[in-house]
Amino acid sequence: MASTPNRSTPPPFDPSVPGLAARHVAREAVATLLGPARGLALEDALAQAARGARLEPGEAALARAIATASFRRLGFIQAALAARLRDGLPENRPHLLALLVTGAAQILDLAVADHAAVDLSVRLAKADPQLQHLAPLVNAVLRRIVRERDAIRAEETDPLAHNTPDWLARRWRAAYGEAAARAIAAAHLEGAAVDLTLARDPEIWAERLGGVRLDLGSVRLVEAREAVADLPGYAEGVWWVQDAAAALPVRLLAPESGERVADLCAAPGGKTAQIAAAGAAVTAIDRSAARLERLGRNLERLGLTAEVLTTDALALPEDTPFDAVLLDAPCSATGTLRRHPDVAWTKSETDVFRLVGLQRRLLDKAARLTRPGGRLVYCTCSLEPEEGSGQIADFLNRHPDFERIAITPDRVAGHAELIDPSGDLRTLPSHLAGGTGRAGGLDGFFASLLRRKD
Ligand SMILES: C[S@@+](CC[C@H](N)C(=O)[O-])C[C@H]1O[C@@H](n2cnc3c(N)ncnc32)[C@H](O)[C@@H]1O
Repeated sequence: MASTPNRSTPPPFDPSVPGLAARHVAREAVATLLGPARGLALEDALAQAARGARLEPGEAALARAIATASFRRLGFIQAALAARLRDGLPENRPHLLALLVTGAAQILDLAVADHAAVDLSVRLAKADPQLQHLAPLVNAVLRRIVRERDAIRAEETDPLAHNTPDWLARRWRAAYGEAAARAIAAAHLEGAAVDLTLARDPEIWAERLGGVRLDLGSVRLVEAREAVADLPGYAEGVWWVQDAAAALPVRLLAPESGERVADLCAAPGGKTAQIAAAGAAVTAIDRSAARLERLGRNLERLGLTAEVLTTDALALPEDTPFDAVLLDAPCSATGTLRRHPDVAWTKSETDVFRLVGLQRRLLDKAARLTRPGGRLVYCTCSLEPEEGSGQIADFLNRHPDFERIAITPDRVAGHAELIDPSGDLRTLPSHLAGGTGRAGGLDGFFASLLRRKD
């Protein structure tokens, strides 16, 4: 099939057809990420595609669900399509590929009616001047996926081979071994529950919200169906959404009332809120004004305060060092694939190497901002060793004035499996697998607790 020229405007669709707008937005967002704009996050691609589409909240949620399901099983879905297309997958035609992938994702993975998945995909093809001649092909392939669904699902036996890009599968095998790499890939297919951090009365609110109190401290909402903003306690500022693993770095930093704490990469503020809720005087720094606006709104809802600085953390003055410093560094985010499966397909090893350099400079800066005797926690939501244990090994070589405080199991509710051999926190998506499906799992976080010698 010939490639199509880049589009400057999205193809038209009829907004009066129920369900079509959600499919249009999902298809546009997936096409954007499969096309030249690979570096974009799915959230941003969805927001971009939804501009002008006037989606109701339910339609926006459906668009997100379709796009997320498309990336969660992208390798497997593409293989299933390729086996049913005479000429294989369309090359250099992201809109056609995205139409087929989003259609197949609905049929294989989502509880939507088959006829809606097929017919609305065909409608989108017909409305698109560049694809209308291929509408019969879209119809035939998606109907075949419906007919052969059970057989196709039975072929998905190896998530590491099917749904993990080679560069990540290779790295995880090397870092964690074959069995753990397989468990990580399998956990990604389960998705993630909504975890909450509570400012007060976790037992009472866990019950009121119908959630489970995790021994790590968070409350897990396994069955959350409505928008989080409609749940009890949101408006009152009792809790905020934060993966149970993401809440651990601040628990390790253990900020105390009256301490001066710097949160160097703070937005949108989940960890800032924890530090402020502990009674510490927190300075929240981030170079993104837009993300800091979200931090401001979040803190306001929670009734918490912080000094907020919009600046590059590398440019901060070093004259008044802090009692404790948190560096939640920008990273490849490969620990968050349960929620953001697009990351696996839009990032590359080059991103990892580029970020390692920035993390190193931020860590050196964080060290200079920590007072003698003070604590420094470095963390990332990455599974890549260079962004975690490798970064800390290099740091300790460069900084003999710092020492690691090894994390003991009692700091993580007895979960010794969350601690690596050096004494750092190393959570995996396959951890906490006691529950089935969304009841288990954690984001993949690394955290090291360091102390500046007196
Ligand atoms: C992993 S996110 C932080 C998440 C946040 N700590 C939380 O818990 O909600 C990384 C943040 O680092 C910020 N960032 C990246 N480079 C920075 C720099 N040089 N100085 C300050 N902030 C930076 C990004 O804007 C982004 O908001």
